[in-house]
Amino acid sequence: MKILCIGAGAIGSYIGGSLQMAGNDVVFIERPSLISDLKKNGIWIESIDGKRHHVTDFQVFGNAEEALKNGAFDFALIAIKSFDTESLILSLQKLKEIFPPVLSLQNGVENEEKLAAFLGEKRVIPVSVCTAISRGKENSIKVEKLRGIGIGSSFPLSKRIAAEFKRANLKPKLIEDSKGMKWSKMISNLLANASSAILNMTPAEIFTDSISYKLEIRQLRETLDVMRAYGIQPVDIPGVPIRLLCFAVRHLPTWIVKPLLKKAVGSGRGGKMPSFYIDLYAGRQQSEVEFLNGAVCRYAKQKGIPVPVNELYYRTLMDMAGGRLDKAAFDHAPARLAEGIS
Ligand SMILES: NC(=O)C1=CN([C@@H]2O[C@H](COP(=O)(O)OP(=O)(O)OC[C@H]3O[C@@H](n4cnc5c(N)ncnc54)[C@H](OP(=O)(O)O)[C@@H]3O)[C@@H](O)[C@H]2O)C=CC1
Ligand SMILES: CC(C)(CO)C(=O)C(=O)O
Repeated sequence: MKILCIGAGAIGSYIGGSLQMAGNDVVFIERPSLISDLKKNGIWIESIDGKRHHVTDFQVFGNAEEALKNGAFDFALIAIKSFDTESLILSLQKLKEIFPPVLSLQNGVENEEKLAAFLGEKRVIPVSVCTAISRGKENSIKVEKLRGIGIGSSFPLSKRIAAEFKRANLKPKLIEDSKGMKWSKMISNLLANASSAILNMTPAEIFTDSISYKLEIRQLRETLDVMRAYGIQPVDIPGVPIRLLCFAVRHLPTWIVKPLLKKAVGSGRGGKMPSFYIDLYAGRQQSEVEFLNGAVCRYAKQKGIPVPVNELYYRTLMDMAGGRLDKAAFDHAPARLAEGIS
């Protein structure tokens, strides 16, 4: 198939690169500063068995207009962070009629809505990537934990895409309830993510400390309240038994839930620190917290549901990323952070 991949970071390199190696024709779009390097050195993928694969012979352009001059695509992969979605859509305005169907590989629950407002619902296929990928130097990426990829099943192209993903060893799973899938993936992303970045603690430390652990449980219960208000059901996603996890968080004593959460976090990210932590400590001034805890807050507000822990995490991490709050403010200080609950 002919595939356009927007973004050649961790996820674009992994999924676009794997599809290229499996015999598809993948064309990448990246920032101009990365193009000559990608052309010259290709992409290196370290698979879960430790083998290194070199992906070469692909085309890469600085914008979609140039890429589309080379003919039509079967579908496009959106492999950029959620804070870049709106500017991407703005840059595609002139191409609306000829743009192929898109798969949003992004975390968060609002990208599909934004893309659908632009391209129409039928041309936006929701995807949840549950495999964890880290990005190294010189266009190299590493599969930290191979879990698989959920693909919304109710689109004409879904089965064909799943077959191609399977040939590329990406472990696809067709999932009927794509809204439930995206929210369930978000639940797995929320675990020890904002807290780890704000407190400069590992997920293991977050779950060991009684105050930060209580905040984590409250964060999840608030999110489940919001999902319930919108009639969104938890769905099992590749490698994560989200339904059991949500049942346990809501109904079981917190000490019984702890090992379940620890396992979901530990086995989910492999050796990788949570993404908010990586972005904050890499000095990135934007954070996807705006589209994870921030999304919970926006949905909650519309229904008048209190979500104080999500608000605390969202507000604090946005301030840290934006340079308005020193990273040292809550370093290993869960009790101080908890005082900020409104
Ligand atoms: N890494 C992981 O394990 C997983 C990530 N995800 C999700 O996948 C999405 C992508 O994440 P990830 O791959 O880690 O992010 P990366 O930052 O590694 O890669 C994104 C790349 O896209 C580039 N980019 C941004 N905007 C554009 C644009 N308009 N055109 C072309 N290139 C662009 C970025 O450049 P620049 O940095 O200069 O902006 C960057 O090189 C996120 O939503 C993430 O949450 C989901 C599951 C697992
Ligand atoms: C690693 C994984 C799959 C954890 O949920 C992820 O989504 C991320 O790091 O962004």
